[in-house]
Amino acid sequence: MNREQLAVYFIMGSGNTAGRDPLAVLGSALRGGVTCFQLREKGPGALKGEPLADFAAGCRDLCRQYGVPFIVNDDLELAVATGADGLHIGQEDGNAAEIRRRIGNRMILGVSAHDVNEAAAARSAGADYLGMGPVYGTRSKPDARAASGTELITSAKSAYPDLPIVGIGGIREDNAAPVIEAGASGVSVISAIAHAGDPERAARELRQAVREALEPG
Ligand SMILES: C=C1C=NC(C(F)(F)F)=NC1=N
Ligand SMILES: [Mg+2]
Repeated sequence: MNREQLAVYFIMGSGNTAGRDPLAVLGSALRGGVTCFQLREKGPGALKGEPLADFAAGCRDLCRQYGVPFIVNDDLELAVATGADGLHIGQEDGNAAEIRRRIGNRMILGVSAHDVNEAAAARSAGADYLGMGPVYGTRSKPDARAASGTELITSAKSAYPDLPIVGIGGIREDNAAPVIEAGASGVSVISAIAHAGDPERAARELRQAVREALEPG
């Protein structure tokens, strides 16, 4: 995975789209230029079994049409069964080194990290990128920790400049720049795109904000 693919990392589950058809929202986000997509199916109405497998295949096919990496959150079996490009795990989703051994080097492995120690462990386990946050307050993750700002990103970036970081948590077009300025290669969002009236436009504007922050002047 090259770090440019982390620029605008859209994350969504079937329950995040304010009642709209999730595949239609994903298609709009892809048309708007998101550079990576993660299927994160969580919460009370989460799809399971065959409906989830069908939804995941639909997401995978859309991402392939746009040449965008398709990442599955948490669920290694679903990621492998769907032929996903990668898997994203949190600290509670198993041992990263063990998971890297199980998926091999052909799949992208993303790991959530909340401090430099977790960043070090993820790096030695062979993570391709770190997800760090929540940078700002978020409503998408009920059990999220307190907003940490961008300090963690700055400290992880200075400790491990070779390990790409994507910021997460309450990020929108109007507060994305500080995340990039802190050293992240990109920003990940759920609501900013999935809840937008026009997800395609929201994706396009977010991509422009990130592009300007990555190449100021
Ligand atoms: C909890 C999460 C933290 N970070 C990320 C990502 F943005 F992909 F790195 N995804 C998650 N699901
Ligand atoms: Mg998890």
